[in-house]
Amino acid sequence: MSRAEEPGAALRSGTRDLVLDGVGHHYVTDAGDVVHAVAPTSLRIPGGQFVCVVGPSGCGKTTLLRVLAGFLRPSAGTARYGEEAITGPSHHRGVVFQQPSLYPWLTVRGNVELGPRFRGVSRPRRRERAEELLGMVGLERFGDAKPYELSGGMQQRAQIARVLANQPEVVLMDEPFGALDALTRERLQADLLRIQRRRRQTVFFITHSVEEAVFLGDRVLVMSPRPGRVVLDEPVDLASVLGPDVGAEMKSAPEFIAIRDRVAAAIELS
Ligand SMILES: Nc1ncnc2c1ncn2[C@@H]1O[C@H](COP(=O)(O)OP(=O)(O)OP(=O)(O)O)[C@@H](O)[C@H]1O
Repeated sequence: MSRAEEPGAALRSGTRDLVLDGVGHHYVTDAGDVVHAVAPTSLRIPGGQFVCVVGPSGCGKTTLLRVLAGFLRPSAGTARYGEEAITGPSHHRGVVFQQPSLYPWLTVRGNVELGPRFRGVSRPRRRERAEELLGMVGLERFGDAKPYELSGGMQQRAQIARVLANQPEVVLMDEPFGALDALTRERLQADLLRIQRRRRQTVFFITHSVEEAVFLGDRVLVMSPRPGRVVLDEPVDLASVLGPDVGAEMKSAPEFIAIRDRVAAAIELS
């Protein structure tokens, strides 16, 4: 039995820490200019933690995400997943982009099944997993639809299901809800929290919304303008204050507002 087919594998969580050890990066443009994107940064993200990253446009958030994904070798320092140096992409680390990247010629179910299919997961097993995930993101009735038949929010849900079908231990999300209307965004935030609480993946989530960061994160990192460095590392433990089942109503709690204002002030001052 392959690892992907172990019983209970669907509930496997992010157990290893993500580590940045002095990671910095500069780009060299086609014109030969050097752009210092990220100042040397050291950070440890414990397995299972939901970390949100906010900061001004161009401060290097996506650069850090690309390093963690293994898409980009940093010009300084090392990134590790547990003891393993990150030197390239891995199915342990799934990436969700702002714009859904679905194959238009496949059905929604076909898109969700694709990763497991390439990794040799048996047809019944991958079908079962796809159905479970489509149910989890509220698309159980749309498995046979083509991506273009779905709304933007539904496509983003399908993308999340497609990434989760690979059972990543880490999910790297680059403004995944940035292009969605407010209502859809709130629904997807709630969906994502529910899924992450169940599966306990490690999540690295970039957003421009301070409110979204404080709502979703166990921890919020604020980055300074370029070259980006972490200027605030704010723990968020509202569940212990407001109760584990608190939903969107937490956004009007004084404890939530206090953290939100602290994060917003750090962005202003940075
Ligand atoms: N391939 C590249 N070549 C040159 N410069 C780049 C390249 N990619 C990014 N940059 C520059 O590096 C800096 C950091 O970019 P990055 O995309 O990491 O920022 P960001 O914080 O994610 O921005 P945003 O919030 O606007 O998405 C920016 O000034 C950007 O212009």
